[in-house]
Amino acid sequence: MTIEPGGDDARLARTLAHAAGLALLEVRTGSAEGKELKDAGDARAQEVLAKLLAEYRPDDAVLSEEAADSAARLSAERVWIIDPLDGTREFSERPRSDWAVHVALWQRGREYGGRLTDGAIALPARDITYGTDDPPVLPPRPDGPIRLAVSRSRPPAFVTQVAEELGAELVPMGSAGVKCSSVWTNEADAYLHAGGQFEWDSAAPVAVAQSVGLHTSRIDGSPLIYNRVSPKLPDLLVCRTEFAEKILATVARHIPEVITR
Ligand SMILES: Nc1ncnc2c1ncn2[C@@H]1O[C@H](COP(=O)(O)O)[C@@H](OP(=O)(O)O)[C@H]1O
Ligand SMILES: [Mg+2]
Repeated sequence: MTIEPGGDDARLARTLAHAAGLALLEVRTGSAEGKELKDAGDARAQEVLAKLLAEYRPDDAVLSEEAADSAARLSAERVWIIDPLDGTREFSERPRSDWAVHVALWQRGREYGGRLTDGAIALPARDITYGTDDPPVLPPRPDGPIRLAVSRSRPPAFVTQVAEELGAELVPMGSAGVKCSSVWTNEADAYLHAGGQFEWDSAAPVAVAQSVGLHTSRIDGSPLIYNRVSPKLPDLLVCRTEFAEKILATVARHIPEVITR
């Protein structure tokens, strides 16, 4: 692996996500099962990402699902927001492939205004990495009802109702990164989630989705804001732009039931 120390952040995000993904595939070839396998995956991917970030971006802050949070990120100019293993449950259920590595960069500066600027999602079991360095191209969708990607293990209760009102089909799968990518791979038109999540679950998927030109927002239509004091970011909508208004209007009728800030 070659990384240019001063090189492009988007390319670095891709390289890091890919490297952690290879380490996770190796962990998965072992004999561990269940919780032991989940823990081994979380720890190994965190180790790989932390080491590479310390080596290539030593001055940057990091917010990771698998490391203690530090107040330093709140005044930092640059914060890497990482989920070393998203879809941990699916990772432990061989041979499922709906799990991912998320690497995103948030930048404060006047130029950026505090937003995600770069990101990559590795889907190691599918041998593919999506990144803002080479944004995926959104293909035309097939005719038919709206397809809503939702959590396979924790689908928000209101989503069934929303799907019914939209005449939509539910497409359950693991991992926020995999669900976002299902929009540009044309397996779904939207990813809708509520009821709990953290910044690391959605940062890299949202960065890549934005580079594709997709709609990204909270479910009340407000912007997704990262590097806040609390890393909780409990809901989101990522979708083809043509469906945003319709989905948001339908979801709005259910917001009092589901919103958690
Ligand atoms: N209600 C909830 N509260 C907290 N986190 C949630 C959640 N629903 C989903 N998530 C997190 O969002 C990610 C994608 O979930 P899902 O696969 O169910 O869609 C998972 O991350 P991890 O696998 O990194 O823990 C999961 O833990
Ligand atoms: Mg996650």
